Amino acid sequence: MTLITDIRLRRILDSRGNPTVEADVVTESGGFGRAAAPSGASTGEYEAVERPPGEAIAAARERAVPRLVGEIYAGNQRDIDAALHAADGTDDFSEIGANSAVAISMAAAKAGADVLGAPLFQHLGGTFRGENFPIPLGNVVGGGEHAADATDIQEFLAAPVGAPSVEDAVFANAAVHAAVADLLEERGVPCGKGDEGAWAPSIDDGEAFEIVAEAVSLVQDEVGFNIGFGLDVAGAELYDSESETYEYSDRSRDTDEQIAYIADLVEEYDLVYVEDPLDEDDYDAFADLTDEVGDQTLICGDDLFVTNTDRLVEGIDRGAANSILIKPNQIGTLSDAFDAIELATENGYDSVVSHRSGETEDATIAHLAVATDAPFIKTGTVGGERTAKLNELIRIADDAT
Ligand SMILES: C=C(OP(=O)(O)O)C(=O)O
Ligand SMILES: [Mg+2]
Repeated sequence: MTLITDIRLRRILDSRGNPTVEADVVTESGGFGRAAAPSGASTGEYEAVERPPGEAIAAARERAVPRLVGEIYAGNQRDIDAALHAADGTDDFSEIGANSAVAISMAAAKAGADVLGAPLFQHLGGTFRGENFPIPLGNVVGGGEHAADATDIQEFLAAPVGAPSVEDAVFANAAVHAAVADLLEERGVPCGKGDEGAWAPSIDDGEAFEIVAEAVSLVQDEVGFNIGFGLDVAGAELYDSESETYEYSDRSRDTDEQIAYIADLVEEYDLVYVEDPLDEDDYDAFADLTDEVGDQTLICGDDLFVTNTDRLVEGIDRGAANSILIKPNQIGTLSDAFDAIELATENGYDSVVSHRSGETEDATIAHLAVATDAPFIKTGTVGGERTAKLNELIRIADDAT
């Protein structure tokens, strides 16, 4: 029934207006799945390779499609993903492109679910998955690689850790986003939005901390549950490997100063989440910071781990971080993303399933987070390509997918 009978690949637009790969997978009994690859801007050095979409599509048509069509069953995700690896033949999907690979991998999962008549999260997670829903981390102010002339720190995130439901959490993040806009207006700061829909004002990090802390506290009082505050520092983007310093607009920090700075921020703002506080090559510094504040907050590796189990094993061995960001396109297939989440969970690391700064309406990550019982999902706050995932989470909670 789930034998794959057709795969179509095309270029579509992503949220930045760039082309990306979309895949359609069809099965013998008419099952259908469609998925699109997202794309990063502050990409990790060790991510699987995204090829220009036209090239990725041509290579996948030549190398991957013949290994899948008429050969593999869409209900068997491991077989699909193994065939994608075999078709590519490299360690980093540099032949068919991680963008083609992830689009096919996700579309095949959806086709498999369609044949079974099950929602995607059920197909991926099975009947014994947990009952929990991920807490959405919502980017409300941002800069770095996602917006010019804004904050040095890439993302200031609302984290509604006390929300009684996923719906309450999603609306709380939107309320924080709106409160930030009011506070910016009161201060006479004009601003537009960055790539992920967060406000991108031309203010320094200190002022952003003040504003987001106030917005979080205002909304917390309104909704009556705890809303935490988190960051994606995107440390690798600030790090200058020649001078071995983190370069902020107003000063430089060496690694020890960066660790002390982040530890102070964790104290001062009671941060519940800090992603990539340090450079992607510096496991030791990650371990030092985790040692210092890892019992108070999540120290999450994004560029550090790139959803890669080899890098995660190294992190676990060295005590670097206590949480991992999961971006399926960083590693190229759903099976690889699942393996990273499983390894993380076995070792007490929290998984945070994440969008990319360049996105589409594809909502696969909402299903992935629910299927794997991931405690967090990071997928923005407003904007169609972000609300596609948030609204899908609300539908999943309402049994309406
Ligand atoms: C979502 C992120 O940005 P990008 O997709 O640009 O890597 C991130 O760094 O966590
Ligand atoms: Mg990140």
